[in-house]
Amino acid sequence: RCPNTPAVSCPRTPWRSFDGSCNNPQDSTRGMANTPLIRILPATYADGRHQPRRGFGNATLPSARLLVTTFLPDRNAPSRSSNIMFMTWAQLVSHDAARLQAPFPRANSACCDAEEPTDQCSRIPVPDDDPFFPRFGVKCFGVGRAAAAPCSGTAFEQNSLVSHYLDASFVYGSNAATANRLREGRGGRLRTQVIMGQEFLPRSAGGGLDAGDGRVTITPMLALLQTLWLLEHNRVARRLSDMNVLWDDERLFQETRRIVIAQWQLITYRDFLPKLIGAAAVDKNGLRPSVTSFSQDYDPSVDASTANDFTTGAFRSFHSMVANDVRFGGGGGEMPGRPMLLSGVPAEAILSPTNFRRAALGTLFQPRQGQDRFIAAEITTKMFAGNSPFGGDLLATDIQRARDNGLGSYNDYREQCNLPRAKEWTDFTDTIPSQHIEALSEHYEKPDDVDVMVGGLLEQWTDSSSEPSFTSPVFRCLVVDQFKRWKTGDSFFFDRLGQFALAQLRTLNDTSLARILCDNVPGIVSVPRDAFSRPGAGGTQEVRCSTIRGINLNAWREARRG
Ligand code: HEM
Ligand SMILES: [Ca+2]
Repeated sequence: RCPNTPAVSCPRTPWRSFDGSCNNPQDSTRGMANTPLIRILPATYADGRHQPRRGFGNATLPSARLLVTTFLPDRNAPSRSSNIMFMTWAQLVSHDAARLQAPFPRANSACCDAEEPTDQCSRIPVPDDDPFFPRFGVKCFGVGRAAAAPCSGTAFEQNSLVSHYLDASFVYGSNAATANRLREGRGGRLRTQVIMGQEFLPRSAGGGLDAGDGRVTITPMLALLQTLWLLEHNRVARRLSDMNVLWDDERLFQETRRIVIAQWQLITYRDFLPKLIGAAAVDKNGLRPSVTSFSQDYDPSVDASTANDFTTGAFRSFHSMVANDVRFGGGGGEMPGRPMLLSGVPAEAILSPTNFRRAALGTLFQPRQGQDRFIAAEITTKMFAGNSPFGGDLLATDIQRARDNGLGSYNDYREQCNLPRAKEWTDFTDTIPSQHIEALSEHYEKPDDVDVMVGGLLEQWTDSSSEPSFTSPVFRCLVVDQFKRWKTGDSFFFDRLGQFALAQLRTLNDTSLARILCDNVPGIVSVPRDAFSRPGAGGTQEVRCSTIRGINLNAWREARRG
């Protein structure tokens, strides 16, 4: 544990804490909000303390923006069957597990003036011949660095502001104060606002939408998915309340929360993960949730904390799944409407029953982009542009953030992931096509210098079982490591003995994202059976809601608990 984190005293309750404390029997603050991200590889700060990573012989690394324009162009290369819902689910997983302190929203321009990086600032130079930004007079992006403090030796560590566990903290918040603000205080429910007879996320003090995670309104798609979980919570709470009239608000809330977290974990491991890394990798690493008997894989020595290498390195590579043009409607027989991405409409546009349904259809029927080196210009030129003709470059930020947080280089992660360390440029040919290797050697001094985001996204490989654009070997290995620790290091993971009765566990397996959509989206009558796929085009079938099974909540009738 970080020596800066004092132990907390743990109350005797059967429920998860909100901040993730008291999950591990030996270490009360492991995975807790406001504790450091752990590291798979040791930090690589240039000065061993906090200066961003530099190249061989202390060389300046290439501008992160130059790397984006050179290696990560925009090209429409959609996934064959996987949809925008899948992309948004991945984003929600990332929001459950980590949030750096301060880098969001857009960094301040004052950071551009400082030549040398400080503890607060670094900068990304924009080359004069950049194809987009010079016409707006942009010469540099200032990057506000993530708050950090020394924990292990002298190297700085970054905190996560949210609980590290996959515990739906984006619904309930990462501390008791947030949970209390979000709770209605009656019937175990969460607060809502009602618009045209439909419940939505409540208004926040600042006039936006309130949820367990502050990033809720980044896009309408994300606000949609956040709303869906809020509605599912209240739906389950009402059913439990009808069946168990003696349960008080706290009991109803916590039992419902446990069911909702179970659904979230179950769909993530059973349905989402095989699509992200391939069913073979899921099986090989024992990542299937156990649904007919209790799992035995909990290990208190495993640290489930989110790794910096994962959230700042590997998982951001899925920014590649973002598509430029996602629209309301555009499926299920509804004409495409207004755009849903950054330079489109604000998230609050989902706040009517019709728009809510159209946002759901939009995410279900439109394809996500592949995980490859092609990145939507919407996020490399117009990040948070609003009404301005230009915005930020998310991928340049990702590359810079990895250096700022002291992540290893691509070569370091190759070695970590059982690929040979490249000594010569040509040693990259096992994963990277040769034309890219040549370009890499023109921009970087040494193979050791290549950024993990750049090297990882340039990887190409063949995997007959999967889509052409599929998680690369190095990123996949880091994703597997994290999902394994989130499961085997979480003493409250839903498939463990003690979380549910066996009958409850078995009926939980009848949950699906398709059913949750059917139960909560106003006016929806049919959905893709596999809600992470587009119907047709090699994807899933569109089916009527009446044909989709759901959880039998009768298993939670008090008398039935053994
Ligand atoms: C839909 C459009 C998306 C937008 C606008 C967006 C935007 C952002 C922004 C602004 C940041 C903070 C960047 C920084 O300053 O360091 C971020 C971080 C991140 N994003 Fe996205 N993102 C999107 C989709 C996704 C998706 C699909 C994933 C899938 C895994 C994802 C995963 C992450 C991760 C892991 C982080 C790091 C979180 C942390 O450690 O604080 N994002 N994103
Ligand atoms: Ca969490």
